[in-house]
Amino acid sequence: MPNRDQITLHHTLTLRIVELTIVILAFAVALRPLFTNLPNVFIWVAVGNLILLMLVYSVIRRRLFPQWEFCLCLVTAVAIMLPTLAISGGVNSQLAFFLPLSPLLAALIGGRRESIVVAASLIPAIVLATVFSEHVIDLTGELYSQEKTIDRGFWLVAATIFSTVFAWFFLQRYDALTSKLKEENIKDPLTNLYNRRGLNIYFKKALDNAICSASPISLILIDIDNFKTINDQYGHDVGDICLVEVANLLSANVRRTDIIARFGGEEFIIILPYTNQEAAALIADKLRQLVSKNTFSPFAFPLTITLGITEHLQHNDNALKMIKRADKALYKGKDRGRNRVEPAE
Ligand SMILES: Nc1nc2c(ncn2[C@@H]2O[C@H](COP(=O)(O)OP(=O)(O)OP(=O)(O)O)[C@@H](O)[C@H]2O)c(=O)[nH]1
Repeated sequence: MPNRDQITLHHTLTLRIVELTIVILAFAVALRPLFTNLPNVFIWVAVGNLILLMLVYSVIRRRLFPQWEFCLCLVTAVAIMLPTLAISGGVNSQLAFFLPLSPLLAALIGGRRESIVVAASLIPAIVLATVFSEHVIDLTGELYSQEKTIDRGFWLVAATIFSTVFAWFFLQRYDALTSKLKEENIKDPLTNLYNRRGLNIYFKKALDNAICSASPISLILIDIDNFKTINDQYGHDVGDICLVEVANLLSANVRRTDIIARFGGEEFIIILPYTNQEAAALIADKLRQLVSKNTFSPFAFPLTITLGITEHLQHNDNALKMIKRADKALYKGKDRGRNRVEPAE
Protein backbone atom coordinates (compact mmCIF):
# COMPACT_ATOMS: atom_id res chain seq x y z
CA MET A 1 0.00 0.00 0.00
CA PRO A 2 1.66 3.28 -1.06
CA ASN A 3 1.99 5.91 1.67
CA ARG A 4 1.12 9.61 1.30
CA ASP A 5 4.64 10.61 0.18
CA GLN A 6 4.63 7.95 -2.55
CA ILE A 7 1.16 9.03 -3.74
CA THR A 8 2.39 12.66 -3.94
CA LEU A 9 5.51 11.54 -5.85
CA HIS A 10 3.42 9.49 -8.31
CA HIS A 11 1.08 12.46 -8.77
CA THR A 12 4.02 14.80 -9.48
CA LEU A 13 5.58 12.33 -11.93
CA THR A 14 2.27 11.90 -13.74
CA LEU A 15 1.95 15.69 -14.07
CA ARG A 16 5.51 16.04 -15.43
CA ILE A 17 4.97 13.24 -17.97
CA VAL A 18 1.70 14.79 -19.21
CA GLU A 19 3.32 18.27 -19.34
CA LEU A 20 6.25 16.92 -21.39
CA THR A 21 3.89 15.14 -23.76
CA ILE A 22 1.90 18.37 -24.23
CA VAL A 23 5.10 20.30 -25.02
CA ILE A 24 6.31 17.69 -27.53
CA LEU A 25 2.89 17.51 -29.21
CA ALA A 26 2.61 21.32 -29.36
CA PHE A 27 6.04 21.45 -31.03
CA ALA A 28 4.99 18.75 -33.48
CA VAL A 29 1.79 20.65 -34.37
CA ALA A 30 3.62 23.96 -34.80
CA LEU A 31 6.88 22.87 -36.46
CA ARG A 32 6.32 19.56 -38.28
CA PRO A 33 4.29 21.05 -41.17
CA LEU A 34 7.20 23.43 -41.86
CA PHE A 35 9.54 20.54 -42.70
CA THR A 36 7.32 17.72 -43.98
CA ASN A 37 4.46 17.63 -46.39
CA LEU A 38 1.85 15.61 -44.47
CA PRO A 39 -1.86 15.10 -45.14
CA ASN A 40 -4.06 17.53 -43.14
CA VAL A 41 -5.53 14.65 -41.18
CA PHE A 42 -2.23 14.36 -39.23
CA ILE A 43 -2.50 17.96 -38.05
CA TRP A 44 -6.14 17.54 -37.00
CA VAL A 45 -5.39 14.30 -35.12
CA ALA A 46 -2.46 16.01 -33.36
CA VAL A 47 -4.60 19.03 -32.42
CA GLY A 48 -7.34 16.68 -31.13
CA ASN A 49 -4.71 14.82 -29.07
CA LEU A 50 -3.41 18.10 -27.68
CA ILE A 51 -6.89 19.16 -26.53
CA LEU A 52 -7.51 15.73 -24.97
CA LEU A 53 -4.17 15.88 -23.14
CA MET A 54 -4.88 19.35 -21.79
CA LEU A 55 -8.22 18.14 -20.42
CA VAL A 56 -6.48 15.19 -18.75
CA TYR A 57 -3.84 17.58 -17.39
CA SER A 58 -6.44 19.83 -15.76
CA VAL A 59 -8.20 16.78 -14.23
CA ILE A 60 -4.92 15.50 -12.75
CA ARG A 61 -3.74 18.96 -11.64
CA ARG A 62 -6.96 19.55 -9.71
CA ARG A 63 -6.74 16.06 -8.18
CA LEU A 64 -10.32 15.36 -9.16
CA PHE A 65 -9.86 11.55 -9.15
CA PRO A 66 -6.56 10.84 -7.35
CA GLN A 67 -7.17 7.07 -7.30
CA TRP A 68 -7.79 6.92 -11.04
CA GLU A 69 -4.93 9.08 -12.35
CA PHE A 70 -2.96 6.13 -13.68
CA CYS A 71 -5.97 4.55 -15.42
CA LEU A 72 -6.87 7.93 -16.91
CA CYS A 73 -3.35 8.30 -18.33
CA LEU A 74 -3.44 4.76 -19.69
CA VAL A 75 -6.81 5.22 -21.42
CA THR A 76 -5.68 8.59 -22.84
CA ALA A 77 -2.42 7.08 -24.09
CA VAL A 78 -4.36 4.31 -25.87
CA ALA A 79 -6.88 6.83 -27.26
CA ILE A 80 -4.07 9.01 -28.59
CA MET A 81 -1.64 6.37 -29.79
CA LEU A 82 -3.91 3.84 -31.48
CA PRO A 83 -5.43 6.12 -34.16
CA THR A 84 -2.09 7.92 -34.66
CA LEU A 85 -0.29 4.61 -35.11
CA ALA A 86 -2.98 3.27 -37.42
CA ILE A 87 -2.83 6.24 -39.80
CA SER A 88 0.94 6.50 -39.79
CA GLY A 89 1.81 2.90 -40.60
CA GLY A 90 1.47 0.77 -37.40
CA VAL A 91 4.81 -0.70 -36.33
CA ASN A 92 6.48 1.18 -39.20
CA SER A 93 5.40 4.51 -37.72
CA GLN A 94 8.12 6.65 -36.12
CA LEU A 95 5.73 7.04 -33.17
CA ALA A 96 6.03 3.28 -32.54
CA PHE A 97 9.52 3.86 -31.17
CA PHE A 98 7.99 5.58 -28.14
CA LEU A 99 6.00 2.44 -27.26
CA PRO A 100 8.77 0.56 -25.36
CA LEU A 101 9.05 3.53 -22.98
CA SER A 102 5.54 2.84 -21.69
CA PRO A 103 6.31 0.03 -19.19
CA LEU A 104 9.08 2.19 -17.71
CA LEU A 105 6.81 5.22 -17.33
CA ALA A 106 4.08 2.97 -15.91
CA ALA A 107 6.56 1.65 -13.33
CA LEU A 108 7.51 5.21 -12.35
CA ILE A 109 4.01 6.54 -11.86
CA GLY A 110 2.34 3.31 -10.79
CA GLY A 111 4.54 0.39 -9.82
CA ARG A 112 5.45 -3.17 -10.80
CA ARG A 113 1.85 -4.26 -11.36
CA GLU A 114 1.10 -1.31 -13.65
CA SER A 115 4.32 -1.86 -15.62
CA ILE A 116 3.45 -5.55 -16.18
CA VAL A 117 -0.15 -4.68 -17.19
CA VAL A 118 1.12 -2.17 -19.76
CA ALA A 119 3.76 -4.56 -21.13
CA ALA A 120 1.30 -7.48 -21.22
CA SER A 121 -1.17 -5.47 -23.30
CA LEU A 122 1.49 -3.80 -25.46
CA ILE A 123 3.35 -6.93 -26.60
CA PRO A 124 0.30 -8.76 -28.10
CA ALA A 125 -0.75 -5.44 -29.69
CA ILE A 126 2.67 -5.08 -31.37
CA VAL A 127 2.58 -8.72 -32.51
CA LEU A 128 -0.93 -8.24 -33.96
CA ALA A 129 0.10 -4.96 -35.62
CA THR A 130 3.08 -6.76 -37.18
CA VAL A 131 1.03 -9.76 -38.38
CA PHE A 132 -1.72 -7.59 -39.86
CA SER A 133 0.57 -4.74 -40.93
CA GLU A 134 -0.37 -5.20 -44.58
CA HIS A 135 -3.90 -4.03 -43.71
CA VAL A 136 -2.83 -0.94 -41.72
CA ILE A 137 -3.61 2.24 -43.62
CA ASP A 138 -0.45 4.24 -44.03
CA LEU A 139 -1.32 7.80 -44.94
CA THR A 140 2.33 8.74 -45.27
CA GLY A 141 2.31 6.60 -48.41
CA GLU A 142 5.55 4.81 -47.58
CA LEU A 143 6.33 1.71 -49.59
CA TYR A 144 5.24 -1.44 -47.66
CA SER A 145 7.93 -4.01 -46.96
CA GLN A 146 7.03 -7.17 -45.01
CA GLU A 147 10.64 -7.86 -44.14
CA LYS A 148 11.11 -4.38 -42.69
CA THR A 149 7.82 -4.65 -40.79
CA ILE A 150 8.73 -7.98 -39.15
CA ASP A 151 12.18 -6.62 -38.25
CA ARG A 152 10.63 -3.51 -36.61
CA GLY A 153 7.98 -5.61 -34.83
CA PHE A 154 10.75 -7.84 -33.43
CA TRP A 155 12.77 -4.92 -32.09
CA LEU A 156 9.73 -3.23 -30.63
CA VAL A 157 8.83 -6.38 -28.65
CA ALA A 158 12.47 -6.80 -27.56
CA ALA A 159 12.71 -3.16 -26.43
CA THR A 160 9.38 -3.42 -24.56
CA ILE A 161 10.61 -6.52 -22.67
CA PHE A 162 13.92 -4.76 -21.97
CA SER A 163 12.14 -1.70 -20.59
CA THR A 164 9.83 -3.86 -18.38
CA VAL A 165 12.75 -5.83 -16.92
CA PHE A 166 14.74 -2.64 -16.42
CA ALA A 167 11.74 -1.04 -14.65
CA TRP A 168 11.56 -4.12 -12.38
CA PHE A 169 15.24 -3.79 -11.37
CA PHE A 170 14.87 -0.04 -10.98
CA LEU A 171 11.93 -0.45 -8.57
CA GLN A 172 13.78 -3.14 -6.62
CA ARG A 173 16.75 -0.80 -6.13
CA TYR A 174 14.43 2.14 -5.34
CA ASP A 175 12.53 0.11 -2.69
CA ALA A 176 15.78 -1.09 -1.07
CA LEU A 177 17.13 2.46 -0.99
CA THR A 178 13.97 4.03 0.45
CA SER A 179 13.64 1.38 3.17
CA LYS A 180 17.33 1.93 4.07
CA LEU A 181 16.73 5.70 4.29
CA LYS A 182 13.59 5.14 6.36
CA GLU A 183 15.53 2.91 8.76
CA GLU A 184 18.39 5.43 9.04
CA ASN A 185 15.87 8.16 9.73
CA ILE A 186 14.58 6.45 12.86
CA LYS A 187 17.85 5.00 14.21
CA ASP A 188 20.53 6.59 16.38
CA PRO A 189 23.79 6.30 14.39
CA LEU A 190 25.98 5.70 17.48
CA THR A 191 24.06 3.00 19.34
CA ASN A 192 21.83 1.75 16.49
CA LEU A 193 18.85 1.96 18.87
CA TYR A 194 15.76 3.93 17.84
CA ASN A 195 16.15 7.69 18.07
CA ARG A 196 13.43 10.07 19.30
CA ARG A 197 11.64 9.91 15.92
CA GLY A 198 11.62 6.09 15.95
CA LEU A 199 10.53 6.11 19.59
CA ASN A 200 7.61 8.44 18.83
CA ILE A 201 6.39 6.19 16.02
CA TYR A 202 6.60 2.88 17.89
CA PHE A 203 5.58 4.23 21.31
CA LYS A 204 2.40 5.66 19.77
CA LYS A 205 1.62 2.32 18.09
CA ALA A 206 2.25 0.35 21.29
CA LEU A 207 0.18 2.79 23.36
CA ASP A 208 -2.76 2.68 20.90
CA ASN A 209 -2.59 -1.09 20.99
CA ALA A 210 -2.53 -1.15 24.82
CA ILE A 211 -5.54 1.18 24.98
CA CYS A 212 -7.49 -0.88 22.39
CA SER A 213 -6.72 -4.19 24.08
CA ALA A 214 -7.06 -2.73 27.62
CA SER A 215 -3.65 -4.22 28.47
CA PRO A 216 -0.98 -2.63 30.69
CA ILE A 217 2.07 -0.90 29.27
CA SER A 218 5.05 0.48 31.19
CA LEU A 219 8.00 2.72 30.56
CA ILE A 220 11.54 2.71 31.99
CA LEU A 221 13.73 5.81 31.69
CA ILE A 222 17.43 5.09 32.24
CA ASP A 223 20.32 7.46 32.88
CA ILE A 224 23.98 6.46 33.24
CA ASP A 225 25.36 7.75 36.54
CA ASN A 226 28.23 10.27 36.61
CA PHE A 227 28.89 9.79 32.92
CA LYS A 228 30.43 13.24 32.66
CA THR A 229 33.48 12.08 34.66
CA ILE A 230 34.32 9.45 31.98
CA ASN A 231 34.08 12.03 29.21
CA ASP A 232 36.08 14.55 31.19
CA GLN A 233 38.84 12.15 32.22
CA TYR A 234 39.15 9.87 29.15
CA GLY A 235 37.56 11.83 26.30
CA HIS A 236 34.36 11.59 24.29
CA ASP A 237 35.56 8.66 22.16
CA VAL A 238 35.88 6.44 25.25
CA GLY A 239 32.51 7.81 26.46
CA ASP A 240 31.03 6.79 23.10
CA ILE A 241 32.34 3.22 23.48
CA CYS A 242 30.74 3.02 26.93
CA LEU A 243 27.43 4.31 25.53
CA VAL A 244 27.44 1.68 22.76
CA GLU A 245 28.28 -1.11 25.20
CA VAL A 246 25.56 -0.07 27.66
CA ALA A 247 23.06 0.18 24.76
CA ASN A 248 24.04 -3.33 23.55
CA LEU A 249 23.76 -4.78 27.05
CA LEU A 250 20.30 -3.23 27.59
CA SER A 251 18.91 -4.25 24.21
CA ALA A 252 20.24 -7.81 24.57
CA ASN A 253 18.32 -8.15 27.83
CA VAL A 254 14.85 -6.92 26.89
CA ARG A 255 12.14 -8.84 25.05
CA ARG A 256 11.84 -8.64 21.25
CA THR A 257 8.47 -6.96 21.69
CA ASP A 258 9.91 -4.20 23.92
CA ILE A 259 10.90 -0.91 22.31
CA ILE A 260 14.29 0.45 23.28
CA ALA A 261 15.53 3.88 22.21
CA ARG A 262 18.26 6.38 22.95
CA PHE A 263 16.33 9.21 24.54
CA GLY A 264 19.12 11.75 24.80
CA GLY A 265 22.87 11.96 25.52
CA GLU A 266 23.33 9.20 28.11
CA GLU A 267 19.63 8.47 28.58
CA PHE A 268 17.74 5.45 27.27
CA ILE A 269 14.06 4.57 27.30
CA ILE A 270 12.35 1.20 27.19
CA ILE A 271 8.64 0.71 26.43
CA LEU A 272 7.27 -2.56 27.79
CA PRO A 273 3.95 -3.64 26.27
CA TYR A 274 1.76 -6.06 28.30
CA THR A 275 3.72 -5.15 31.46
CA ASN A 276 2.44 -3.45 34.61
CA GLN A 277 4.56 -1.29 36.91
CA GLU A 278 5.37 -4.15 39.31
CA ALA A 279 6.71 -6.36 36.51
CA ALA A 280 8.53 -3.37 35.00
CA ALA A 281 10.23 -2.75 38.36
CA LEU A 282 11.57 -6.32 38.36
CA ILE A 283 12.90 -5.94 34.79
CA ALA A 284 14.40 -2.54 35.66
CA ASP A 285 16.20 -4.00 38.67
CA LYS A 286 17.54 -6.89 36.57
CA LEU A 287 18.98 -4.33 34.11
CA ARG A 288 20.43 -2.23 36.93
CA GLN A 289 22.22 -5.27 38.38
CA LEU A 290 23.50 -6.35 34.96
CA VAL A 291 25.08 -2.95 34.30
CA SER A 292 26.61 -2.68 37.77
CA LYS A 293 28.17 -6.17 37.47
CA ASN A 294 29.72 -5.40 34.07
CA THR A 295 32.69 -3.30 33.08
CA PHE A 296 32.80 -1.10 30.00
CA SER A 297 35.30 0.02 27.31
CA PRO A 298 38.88 -1.32 26.99
CA PHE A 299 39.58 0.48 30.30
CA ALA A 300 37.03 -1.77 32.04
CA PHE A 301 35.11 1.03 33.76
CA PRO A 302 32.45 0.05 36.25
CA LEU A 303 29.20 1.93 35.54
CA THR A 304 25.84 2.20 37.22
CA ILE A 305 22.45 3.37 36.02
CA THR A 306 19.44 4.98 37.66
CA LEU A 307 15.99 4.04 36.41
CA GLY A 308 12.60 5.77 36.68
CA ILE A 309 9.54 3.65 35.93
CA THR A 310 5.89 4.28 35.34
CA GLU A 311 2.79 2.54 33.99
CA HIS A 312 0.09 3.85 31.66
CA LEU A 313 -2.84 5.06 33.77
CA GLN A 314 -6.42 4.25 32.85
CA HIS A 315 -7.66 7.83 32.56
CA ASN A 316 -6.31 11.04 31.11
CA ASP A 317 -2.82 9.70 30.36
CA ASN A 318 -0.56 9.90 27.33
CA ALA A 319 3.03 9.29 26.17
CA LEU A 320 4.29 12.72 27.19
CA LYS A 321 2.80 12.47 30.68
CA MET A 322 4.30 8.99 31.12
CA ILE A 323 7.77 10.26 30.13
CA LYS A 324 7.43 13.24 32.51
CA ARG A 325 6.45 10.95 35.41
CA ALA A 326 9.36 8.59 34.71
CA ASP A 327 11.74 11.55 34.42
CA LYS A 328 10.60 12.89 37.78
CA ALA A 329 11.08 9.45 39.35
CA LEU A 330 14.53 9.15 37.73
CA TYR A 331 15.71 12.42 39.23
CA LYS A 332 14.35 11.38 42.60
CA GLY A 333 16.51 8.24 42.22
CA LYS A 334 19.54 10.44 41.46
CA ASP A 335 18.84 12.52 44.60
CA ARG A 336 18.52 9.36 46.66
CA GLY A 337 22.02 8.20 45.76
CA ARG A 338 21.86 6.77 42.15
CA ASN A 339 22.18 3.08 41.06
CA ARG A 340 18.54 2.44 41.93
CA VAL A 341 15.08 1.87 40.51
CA GLU A 342 12.55 4.55 41.39
CA PRO A 343 8.84 4.00 40.67
CA ALA A 344 6.72 7.04 39.75
CA GLU A 345 4.14 8.16 42.26
N1 LIG B 1 30.72 10.46 24.80
C1 LIG B 1 29.52 10.97 24.73
N2 LIG B 1 29.05 11.68 25.75
C2 LIG B 1 27.83 12.20 25.70
C3 LIG B 1 27.00 12.01 24.58
N3 LIG B 1 25.83 12.63 24.82
C4 LIG B 1 25.92 13.19 26.04
N4 LIG B 1 27.12 12.94 26.59
C5 LIG B 1 27.69 13.38 27.83
O1 LIG B 1 26.97 12.88 28.93
C6 LIG B 1 27.29 13.70 30.06
C7 LIG B 1 26.04 13.92 30.86
O2 LIG B 1 26.42 14.62 32.00
P1 LIG B 1 25.40 15.05 33.13
O3 LIG B 1 24.08 15.41 32.51
O4 LIG B 1 26.06 16.08 33.96
O5 LIG B 1 25.14 13.76 33.92
P2 LIG B 1 26.11 12.73 34.65
O6 LIG B 1 27.52 13.15 34.68
O7 LIG B 1 25.84 11.40 34.04
O8 LIG B 1 25.59 12.80 36.13
P3 LIG B 1 24.22 12.23 36.69
O9 LIG B 1 23.28 12.05 35.52
O10 LIG B 1 23.74 13.29 37.64
O11 LIG B 1 24.55 10.95 37.37
C8 LIG B 1 27.88 14.99 29.52
O12 LIG B 1 29.25 15.02 29.77
C9 LIG B 1 27.65 14.89 28.02
O13 LIG B 1 28.67 15.52 27.28
C10 LIG B 1 27.51 11.23 23.49
O14 LIG B 1 26.88 11.00 22.49
N5 LIG B 1 28.78 10.74 23.61
